Amino acid sequence: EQRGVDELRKYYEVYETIGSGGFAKVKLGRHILTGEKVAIKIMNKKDLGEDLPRVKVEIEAMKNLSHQHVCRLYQVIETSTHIFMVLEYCPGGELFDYIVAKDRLSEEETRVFFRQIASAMAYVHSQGYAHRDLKPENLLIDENRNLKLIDFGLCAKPKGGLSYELMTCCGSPAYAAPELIQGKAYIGSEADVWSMGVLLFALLCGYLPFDDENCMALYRKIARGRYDNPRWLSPGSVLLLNQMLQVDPKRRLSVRQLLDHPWVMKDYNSPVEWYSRQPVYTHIQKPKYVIDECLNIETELTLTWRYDQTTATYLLLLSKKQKGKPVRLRPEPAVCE
Ligand SMILES: O=C(Nc1ccc2c(c1)CCNCC2)c1ccc(-c2cn[nH]c2)cc1OCc1ccccc1
Repeated sequence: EQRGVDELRKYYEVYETIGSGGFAKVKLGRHILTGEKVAIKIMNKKDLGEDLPRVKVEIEAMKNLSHQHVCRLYQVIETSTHIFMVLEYCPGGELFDYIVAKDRLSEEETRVFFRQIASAMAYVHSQGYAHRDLKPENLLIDENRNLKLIDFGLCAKPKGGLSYELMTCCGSPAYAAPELIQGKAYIGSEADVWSMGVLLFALLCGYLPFDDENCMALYRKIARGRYDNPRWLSPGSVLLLNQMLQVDPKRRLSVRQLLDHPWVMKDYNSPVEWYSRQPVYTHIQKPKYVIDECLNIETELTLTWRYDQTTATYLLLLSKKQKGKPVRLRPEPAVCE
């Protein structure tokens, strides 16, 4: 790990570990050049074992996803023993813990979050990916209380496009669609809509629509698709949940239909904006790229994103600029020509 940490310390101050999940630990960090805070996910390849391909899938997916509600990957450092992912800082932690802390959310607060989830999912699907593991643990809250989607380790990008059927049964059972747990061929985007329905129920109710400590009993409940609506749900919420938690995927709402659904539009009177607000220049055009009067990053036409220090510096500067912070590199440049 030391060689990787030495490489890391060239560009980042590395602070305390803030979380350690299955096969990764997350440390806080700060990008020295820009002063921006980051999260650093550290994985030991030995501990990953057969999960290593899943990390590669996640890294490749995140390199292609750039959206205001998808957690941003800035840099990847790989040594013979470890993989380090430098990620967008989300100090609000997991949506899961937020719901637990508040027991359940009001319809109004749920709507704010749900519109962001719909925005993220519409974008992810538009890029040809199905997430397949949507749950409150995989939605983080950033410093402006915006949701950021994480964990693309189980995502799929069918060769023939999202209309192609998938076979792998994966994700967390409680959020998994009936067709997925029954081992049928399924459409990734349709299964994601079911998971969004379970997530919407969890936000509004504070517990899961289908739950049982016995796995087979849980599967039966999901396949049957019956659940009780608690009395505090509005008729609009009950209807939307019913349209998303349809056992027959062909009767289920699509993400597109969600974007201007009456329940989603209530109080906003406008459909969900799902386009990315972060332009991704896969191949930066030739002319000079001025981020700020003091900084020109000369780019070649064939610059490809290596997710190295240059990528991280560029993306973190862009993020600072978008937050309206002064864009300066440290140490302060002596003079700006
Ligand atoms: O920035 C991240 N987390 C994070 C940062 C600061 C703080 C907290 C949390 C909450 C705990 N109190 C200290 C404040 C953060 C960013 C990206 C990813 C990430 C992106 N793909 N995969 C993982 C994971 C992250 O974390 C996981 C976590 C750690 C402790 C608890 C809750 C969540």
